[in-house]
Amino acid sequence: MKVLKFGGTSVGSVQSISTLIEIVKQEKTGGNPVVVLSAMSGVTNLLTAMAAKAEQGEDYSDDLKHIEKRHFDVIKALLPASAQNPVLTRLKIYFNELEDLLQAVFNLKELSLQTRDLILSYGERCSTAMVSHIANKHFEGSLFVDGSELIKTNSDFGSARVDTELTERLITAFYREHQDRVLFVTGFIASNAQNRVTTLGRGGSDYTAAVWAAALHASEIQIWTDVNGMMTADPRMVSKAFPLAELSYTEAMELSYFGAKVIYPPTMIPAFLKKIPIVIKNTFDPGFAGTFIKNDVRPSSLQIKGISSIDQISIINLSGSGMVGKTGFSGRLFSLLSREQINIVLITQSSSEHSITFAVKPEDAVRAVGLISKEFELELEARKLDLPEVENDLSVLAIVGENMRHTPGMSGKLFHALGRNGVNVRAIAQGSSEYNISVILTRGDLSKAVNAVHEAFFSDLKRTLNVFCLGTGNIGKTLFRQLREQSPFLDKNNDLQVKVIGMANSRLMHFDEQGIALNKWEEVLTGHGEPANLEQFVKRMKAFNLPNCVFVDNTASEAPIAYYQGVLASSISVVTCNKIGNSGTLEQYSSFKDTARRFGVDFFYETNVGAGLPIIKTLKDLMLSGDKLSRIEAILSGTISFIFNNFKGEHDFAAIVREAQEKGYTEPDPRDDLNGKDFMRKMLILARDAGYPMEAADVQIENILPDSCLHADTVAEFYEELVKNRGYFERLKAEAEGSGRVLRYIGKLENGVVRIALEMVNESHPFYMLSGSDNIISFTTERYKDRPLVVKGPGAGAEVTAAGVFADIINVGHSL
Ligand SMILES: NC(=O)C1=CN([C@@H]2O[C@H](COP(=O)(O)OP(=O)(O)OC[C@H]3O[C@@H](n4cnc5c(N)ncnc54)[C@H](O)[C@@H]3O)[C@@H](O)[C@H]2O)C=CC1
Ligand SMILES: N[C@@H](CC=O)C(=O)O
Ligand code: NA
Repeated sequence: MKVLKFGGTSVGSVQSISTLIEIVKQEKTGGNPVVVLSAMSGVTNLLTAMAAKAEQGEDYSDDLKHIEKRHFDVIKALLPASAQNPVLTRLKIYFNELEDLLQAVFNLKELSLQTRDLILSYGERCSTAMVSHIANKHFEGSLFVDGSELIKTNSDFGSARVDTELTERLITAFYREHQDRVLFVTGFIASNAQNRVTTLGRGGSDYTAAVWAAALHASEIQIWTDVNGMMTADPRMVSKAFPLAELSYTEAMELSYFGAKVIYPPTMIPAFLKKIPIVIKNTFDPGFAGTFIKNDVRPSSLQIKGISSIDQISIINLSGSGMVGKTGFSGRLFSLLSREQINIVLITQSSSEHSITFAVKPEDAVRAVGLISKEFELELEARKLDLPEVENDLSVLAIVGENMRHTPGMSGKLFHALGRNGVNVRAIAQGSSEYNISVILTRGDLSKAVNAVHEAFFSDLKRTLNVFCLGTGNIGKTLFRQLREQSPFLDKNNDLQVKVIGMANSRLMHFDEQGIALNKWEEVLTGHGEPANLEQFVKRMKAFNLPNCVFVDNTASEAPIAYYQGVLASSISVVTCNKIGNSGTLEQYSSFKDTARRFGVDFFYETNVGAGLPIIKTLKDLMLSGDKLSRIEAILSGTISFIFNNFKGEHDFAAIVREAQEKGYTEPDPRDDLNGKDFMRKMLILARDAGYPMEAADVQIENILPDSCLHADTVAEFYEELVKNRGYFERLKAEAEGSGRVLRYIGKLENGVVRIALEMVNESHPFYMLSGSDNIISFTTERYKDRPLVVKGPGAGAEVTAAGVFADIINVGHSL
C-alpha cells in the first residue's frame, strides 16, 4: 500500500480537490491508499494570526468567517445539495468549537502553546473532514480519521516528538480494522499521553505521512505539492532550474537542508530508516514523473544534483593565540551554543587553528557573541582570544551531489564560476562526506552566484550572456540584426543565448532584464527609452548584478573609454570595436589588459584591426606560442584600400571617398580615415600587442592628402577641398598607371619602428591584387621566415565588423 500526502494547495480549491480525487482513484487500483491531508492553503497561517489577535484582544471574527466560507464554497461546488448536510454540520461543529476557543483566549488574554496547537488542529480537521466527505461520493466507505488520536507524542507543544513504538502500534491496529477503506487522515496533529492535542512542527504533514508509511511498511510515499518535484535550484532565483528525476536520501537531505521548500528533510527520517521510496509529485501536473527519493538511485551523469542556499546568515569569527593546540576549545564553544539552542549552519577552521568561523541565523548572532564573551571571559581578559567579530548580510550557497565524491575538479569549477563573476567568497566548508561544498558570500551577490554556478554545472543547459550595448549606429544596428537572425542557430549549436539587457546611443538608453526584443529594439528604445547618461548606464548595468555580463562598445566616442577599467574591475567582460581605448596612452592600454587579467574576465577587441578578419587573434597566437615577430607589412585602412582599388580611369577621387562612406567603410568622420589616423591607431595597437611599448606619436605617418584637405574644419568642407584638389589626385593616378603600378597605403613594423606611407607597387608585389575594402597583413616571424603568414579579406563594412563583434561576444561565452 501507498501513503499519499496532499499539501495545502492540493486541498486549496475546487479544481485541486477534483484532481486529488482522480489521483486517489488511480492509486486505489493497487490497494487502498492512506491519504494524509494538510489544512487548506493559508489556513494554518490565518489560525495562527487569529489566535494572536484574540490574545491581544483584537477582533478575529472576519477571519473566522473567511475560513468558514472557503470550506463551505468548496463543499457547495463539489457535492449535490442533498449530500451537503452531514459535512456542513460536521464543519459547523468544528467552527463553533474553534470560536469558543478563540473567545476563551480573548477573555483571558492568554495563549499557551498548548492552546495554540489545539486551535491550529482545526485547519487539518476541517480540510480532512471536508475532503473525505467529498470523496465518499467516489469511494464508498472512505473514512475520516482524526490522526491526533493515533500519533502519540511528548508534550513539547508546537514541535512535539513522536513516541514511535506506541504510535506504530496504534496505527497498525487501526489499519488492520479499516484496511478495506480509503483512509483520509489529518496531517500535522498528534496528542500527548493526556490526550491533549500537539502539533509536529515544520513540515508536520509530511511527517505524519512518513510515520504512517513506516508503521504500515508502505511501498511508497507520494508527496503531492504544487511544483514538479525537487529542483536543481530555487526556481524563483534561477529561471533555468529544472526538476530532478532521482535523488538519494542523503542528497535530498543536503539539498533541502538549505531552504528547498518542497519537503522538510527531518520529516523523512522514518521513511529513510525503512528505505521507503518517496515521490514528489505535482497535483497541477499529475502526468509529470516528479522526483524519486530513494536508496538505490541509478548512476547519474549530473556532476552535482543541485544548488541550495540560505538567503541570510551571519558569521562569527573567533581568533587568538589561546586557541592554538588547545584541545577542548571548540568542544566548549559548540556545547555552549548547542546548550543555548543556537543552531550552527556551518563551521570552518583554519589549519593553523588560529581562527574559527561559524555561521548562525542572523537573529542568533548577538546572543551568541554575548554567550561566548561570558564563557571565555578569562581568555579574553588574558588576550588569548580576540573579541568575537560578527559579519551580517551574508548568504550561504552549497552545491550538493553524491557524484562530487568521485569527480575531481568540482570545487575548481565552483570557484571559477564565482571568481569569474566577481563574487567574493568569505568562507568555505566542505562536508567530509564530500556531498556538499558550501561557501559564504555577500548577500547581494547570491542570485548572481547561484545562477552562475548553475550554468557552470548544468552545462547541458543553455548558457546566457547578458549583454549591454553602447551604440546603435552602423555597427550597433547590424549587430542587433545578426544577433536576432542567429539566435536559433546559437541556441541549437552552441547552447548559448545572448540577451541584450541594456542599450544606449547618444540620445536614449533602455534596460530590460528579460532581454530587449531585437525585432523591435528601435521602437522600444524610442518609445520607452530614457535620456542617455553614460554614468547611469554603467551604474545600472552593475546594479543588475547578473552573471556572465558583457559590455559592448560600438561607438566611435571617447566617452565610454573612461569606464572600461571600472567595468572590467566589476568582473564584466568588455568587447569593443572602438579603437580609441587601445590607441590612447600606453598606460591606459596596459591597464585594460591588467584589469581584465586580474578580475578573470575577457577584454576582446578583434575588430580594432581589420574588422572581422582574424588579425588580433593571429598575432596573439603567434606571440603566445613563443614565435618572434620580425616584421609586419599591412594595408589596414579599408576605406583607403577601397579608394585606390577603384580610383582608375575616369573615376573621380572625391566621389569614391563619398562612395566609401556610403558603403559604411569609413569612420563616422571620414577625415579620420584619409588623414591616416585610423590606420595609425591600428598599427599602434598591433605594435603594442606585439610587445612594443609605443605611444601614438611614435608612429610615423606620411600623408596622402594635400595640406588644405587635412585642415578642413567640417566634413562638408573636407569634400569641397577634395574636389578642389582633383588635379593632385589625378597626377598621382597618372604616375601610377603610367608605370604599371597601383597606389597602396602601407604600414610597416620593423625593428621597433612603425611607419605608414604611400607606395606605388607593381604586380610582383603581394599587395598588388586587392579589391573592394580589402585589408591585407603579412607577418614575418621566426617560424614564418621564408614565406610570411598572410591574412587578407574585406577589412571594413558594417556586416563584417558586426560579425567580428558578434564573434568576440560568443568567445566570452566560450571562456565561461
Ligand atoms: N565601419 C567599419 O567598417 C568599422 C568600424 N569600426 C568601429 O565601429 C565603431 C562604430 O562605428 P559606426 O557604427 O559606423 O558609427 P556610427 O556613428 O554609425 O554609430 C555610433 C553610435 O554610437 C552612439 N554613441 C556615440 N556616443 C555615445 C555615447 N557617449 N554613449 C552611447 N552611445 C554613443 C551614437 O549615438 C551611434 O548610435 C567606431 O568606433 C569604428 O571605428 C571598427 C571596425 C570597422
Ligand atoms: N574605417 C575603417 C573601418 C575599419 O576599422 C577602415 O576604413 O578601415
Ligand atoms: Na580583426
